[in-house]
Amino acid sequence: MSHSTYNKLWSEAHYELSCLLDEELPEEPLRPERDRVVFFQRLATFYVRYVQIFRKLEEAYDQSVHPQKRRVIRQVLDGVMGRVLELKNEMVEKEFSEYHYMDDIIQDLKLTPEDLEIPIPKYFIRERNKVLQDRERMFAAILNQMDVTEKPPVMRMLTLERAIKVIQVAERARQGRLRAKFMREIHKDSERQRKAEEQEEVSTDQAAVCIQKVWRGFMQRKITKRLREEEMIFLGMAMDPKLSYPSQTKLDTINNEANRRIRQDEHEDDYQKSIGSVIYQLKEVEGPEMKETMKDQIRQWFIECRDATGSFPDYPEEEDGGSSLIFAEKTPEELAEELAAKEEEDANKKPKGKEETKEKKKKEKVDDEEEEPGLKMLPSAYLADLEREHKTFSDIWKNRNESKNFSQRHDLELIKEEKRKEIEVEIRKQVDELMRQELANWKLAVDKEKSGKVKGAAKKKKASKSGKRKKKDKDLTADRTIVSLFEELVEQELLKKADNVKLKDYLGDYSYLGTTLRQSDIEPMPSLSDVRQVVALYAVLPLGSQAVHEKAPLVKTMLLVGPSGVGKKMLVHAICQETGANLFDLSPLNVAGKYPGKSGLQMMLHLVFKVARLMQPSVIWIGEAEKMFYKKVPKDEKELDPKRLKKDLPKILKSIKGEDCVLIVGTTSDPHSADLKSLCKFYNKIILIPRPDYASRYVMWKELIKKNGGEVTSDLDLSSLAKISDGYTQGHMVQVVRSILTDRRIQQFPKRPLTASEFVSPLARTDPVFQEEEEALKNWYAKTPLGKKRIKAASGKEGDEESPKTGGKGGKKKGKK
Ligand SMILES: Nc1ncnc2c1ncn2[C@@H]1O[C@H](COP(=O)(O)OP(=O)(O)OP(=O)(O)O)[C@@H](O)[C@H]1O
Repeated sequence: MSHSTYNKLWSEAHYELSCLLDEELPEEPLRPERDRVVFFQRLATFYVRYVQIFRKLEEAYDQSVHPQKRRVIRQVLDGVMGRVLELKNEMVEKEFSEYHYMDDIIQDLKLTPEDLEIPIPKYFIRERNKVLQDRERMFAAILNQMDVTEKPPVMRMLTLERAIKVIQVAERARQGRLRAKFMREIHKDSERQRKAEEQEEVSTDQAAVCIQKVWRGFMQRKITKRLREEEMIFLGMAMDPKLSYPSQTKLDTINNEANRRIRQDEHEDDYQKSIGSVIYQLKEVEGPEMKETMKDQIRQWFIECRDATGSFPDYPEEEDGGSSLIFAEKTPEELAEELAAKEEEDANKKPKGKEETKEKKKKEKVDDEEEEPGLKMLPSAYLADLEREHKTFSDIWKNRNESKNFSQRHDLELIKEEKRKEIEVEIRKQVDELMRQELANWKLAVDKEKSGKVKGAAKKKKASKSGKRKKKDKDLTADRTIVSLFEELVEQELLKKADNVKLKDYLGDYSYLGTTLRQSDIEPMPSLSDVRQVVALYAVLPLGSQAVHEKAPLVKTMLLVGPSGVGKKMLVHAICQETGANLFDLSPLNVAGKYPGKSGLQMMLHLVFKVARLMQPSVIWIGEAEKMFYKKVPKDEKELDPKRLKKDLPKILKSIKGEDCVLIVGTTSDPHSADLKSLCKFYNKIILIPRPDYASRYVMWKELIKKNGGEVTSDLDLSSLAKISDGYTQGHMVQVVRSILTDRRIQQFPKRPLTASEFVSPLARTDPVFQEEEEALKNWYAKTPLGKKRIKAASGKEGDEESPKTGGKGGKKKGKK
């Protein structure tokens, strides 16, 4: 596609954003909403609309080649991602559920379920390509070294009896095969003889009729089948086989997209070079003149001030903006007054501050009394930024004439404008230093005054503070390089290579009946597509973008709970692959016996978290998370000491801050054996993953069969297969498909297409997830903090139309009415 397509996409996104911002930040603040349903509907609509903008901006950012535009788009993109996360967080808090159903909204907005998918920005990986490649190389080298040094020769000892048995088995099999071969030949001989005898009795005509009958039947069946298939294609009930391969147009598009990405890099290089030359040019050509003009202006100001007030002014402090304060279009008197007022304010700061806070408190009290009951949106950390960025778009880019910029290269004038400001600030600092001195000299010479030395003292204070803070963190491995720490962790198998799976490989269809079920008071089970969205929101977006991680609601720990085989591990690996994160494995069984003792444990955690922070983003995976919080450690596991990390990990967790892109992900299929309170305290997000529903099973079977070399033909009744496999998890399905689709079976496909009945016996041999197990997991979830809140809200539904805090008041008012 062309440049204009992506420009259009960008403009559309901004148009939609401006509408949303108008609604989110109206001139008169919105009144609190009394109706919980209406409030949630508003939230969800905002969420869906922001997701649409997100999708557009992501595409525009991925494909635009103009370096300056890309920078602007990137800022808005990060802002929109953050706002999406904020809205999701708000929905969770208002609906007390991690999953939300929006089928009614997408219907209203005329969207499809695909439009609700959270896109994973490609820049997460693309812009860290070099780092990731280096890391890959490092991994390969360490693993190679380990292979060479570690592999001891495998020695298998055979006992005499066992050896005799092996030989006997082989010999008997050989004899059996030989005998079967003889028997087959004897059988074939007798058959041949019998046919020869029969043939003598048949006339040529009869033989011809017989052959014709078989042949015509065969031909007609073939034609009928073809006609039936054609009709199905015509009716749109079957896919044209030609369309199952990507069309040429699609291949061209993919090619084009890749080319555009290459061009992005070229334009970016060019842009960087131009920045260098512009800075040089500005400094060399405009810099000296700028300096002189500034000096003259400041001197002029000294004199004007002295004429007006009788004394030289105080030079504005660096923190206040230095001399730039002088040029903020004010008269000297005004400025002197301002400075005097400021001094006075400083002097009266303490008592005044107290008064102010008192006043504030009073105000708040009055507000509280007057405040209307109802639900209000939480304050946002992104809206102001989004508004500013939208303004930048409207002022600079929206109506820019680009008719001469066919190739979409950078705009030199814009670089100059931007850099001129930066250089001015730089030069101003130098000039301020000089002029401050000059002013002191003038004062000394004319007013006989000595200059103060307050500033230095203030600086010293600050420095001592930061020094104290630094002392607090003790680095146990200060003398080692990060590469050697990385090596050690790989050797100890605490740092692993993530499997090559992406989030889109986590198959699963949309849940189409969510809101309908909720309206009839049935709690729907989330679909796998909901799980995918939640993981993208809580894990992938914050880990992929530092800007989002710093300001969006922070998720430090996440627990994936679900029956065995629902893809919990797969999701952990997908998170790492999508964000290029390191995968640390702190599963109780993996750390057992490593780094023994208390100091060893401390060292291990120090190593893991140090490398995780320095090489962020990082995912710290804790498999079988229940073991860490066992109510009672089973006898056979006592030796492994599964509760080893229980005390120290929560402590270290506190030190993870917004700027550290580190996420702890636990997975468990047996949360009952853990102490609920401590488990819930440690994991601040608990995601329940259900077994797949019918729609997801349908998609899973289809894709799994194709992926393993099978073919889905009309002979394979996928719908029945999906129906009878109710209760089986994705793990079971993968096993079954692999057991059926052997090389031999794949070769037989042309003659014997795959049928659903073949799947029955392998499925019957495995145990599904029984209803009781699923119920037990649901009941367990109901005891978690969010689950409890939801039940509480549901039970007090009628009286809880307003927010829980103000519910009582609202109820009274209602009653009066
Ligand atoms: N939605 C899905 N789409 C495609 N494949 C899936 C999906 N979910 C799971 N799988 C596959 O199912 C298999 C089992 O998944 P995985 O090992 O991640 O499950 P698990 O929940 O971690 O199991 P356990 O609790 O036993 O450790 C894997 O091969 C994985 O690739």
